[in-house]
Amino acid sequence: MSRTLLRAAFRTQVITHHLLNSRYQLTHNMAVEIGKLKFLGQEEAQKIDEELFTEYAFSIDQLMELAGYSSAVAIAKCYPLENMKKDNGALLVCCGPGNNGGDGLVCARHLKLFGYKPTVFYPKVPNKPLFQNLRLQCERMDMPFLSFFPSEAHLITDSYNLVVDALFGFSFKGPVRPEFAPILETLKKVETPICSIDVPSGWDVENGDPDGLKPELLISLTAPKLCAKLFDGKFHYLGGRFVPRSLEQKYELNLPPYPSSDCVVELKQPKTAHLDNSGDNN
Ligand SMILES: NC(=O)C1=CN([C@@H]2O[C@H](COP(=O)(O)OP(=O)(O)OC[C@H]3O[C@@H](n4cnc5c(N)ncnc54)[C@H](O)[C@@H]3O)[C@@H](O)[C@H]2O)[C@H](O)CC1
Ligand SMILES: [K+]
Repeated sequence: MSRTLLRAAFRTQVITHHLLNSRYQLTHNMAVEIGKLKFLGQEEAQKIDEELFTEYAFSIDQLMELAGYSSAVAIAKCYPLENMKKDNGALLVCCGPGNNGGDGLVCARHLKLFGYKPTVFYPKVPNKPLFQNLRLQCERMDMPFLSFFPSEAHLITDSYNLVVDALFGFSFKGPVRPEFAPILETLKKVETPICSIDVPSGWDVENGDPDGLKPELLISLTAPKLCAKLFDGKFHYLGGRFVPRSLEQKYELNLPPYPSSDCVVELKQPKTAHLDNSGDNN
């Protein structure tokens, strides 16, 4: 092919690519009302998760890193280190046996890098390199691990400024099994604020739990789950800014725009909560 033809072909490609990208940005930057945000049922959340791995070729490590990082950033925004009175930023990060627990370990690592002092409780480590490595990374960063969970809630209240709840996420199916039941029972009595990653642990993913944990901060990942309509804590953030536009459109997620390059966005919820998922929150 002649030089002139090659040049023309290249320019045509560049123009097409610019068009593609700018169309993406235009739609992505349009303000979306929080009221239109989709709240996901359990199956739908799992389907989207699966599609991210199969159709969009993400690895679990990638998404977990972004999920855990977003959680740490939201925590730092809501609970600045300089306002923490107990032991210069002592936190307790409780990690469960699934990917929600993995998000917790990543979150703990980033919180440590931000200057907080996280202690990890990780009672059931899956026998998979991903989780073993995440645990090792925390250990190598001199993070202490609790060897048992106290049944007296005041021991936790007295020692930590915040508890990060990364026990169960969107795959939880109640009732909670006996090995984790006492942990959740104690957490319910703790007076330190609780921050739940993706789903308040022990809540039914769709119907919540009126007698369950009452987190002050909820960080929904990808999109809020149906139970988040019943969340009435202080702060609700959306994180996990990794959803490709076509996937967002397919599931009509109506995600709000994230500010500039931020990895989290605060969601302001209407006060009245209903459990229908028509996309209308009123
Ligand atoms: N796409 C995303 O948004 C991403 C979210 N991530 C996080 O992953 C969790 C979902 O992870 P998954 O491994 O599917 O499940 P869970 O962590 O919720 O829990 C599974 C774990 O819990 C056990 N379990 C289930 N029910 C009970 C019960 N009643 N009692 C005791 N134990 C129970 C089950 O056996 C498993 O061991 C999502 O919420 C996000 O936090 C990804 O990190 C990135 C992509
Ligand atoms: K959780």
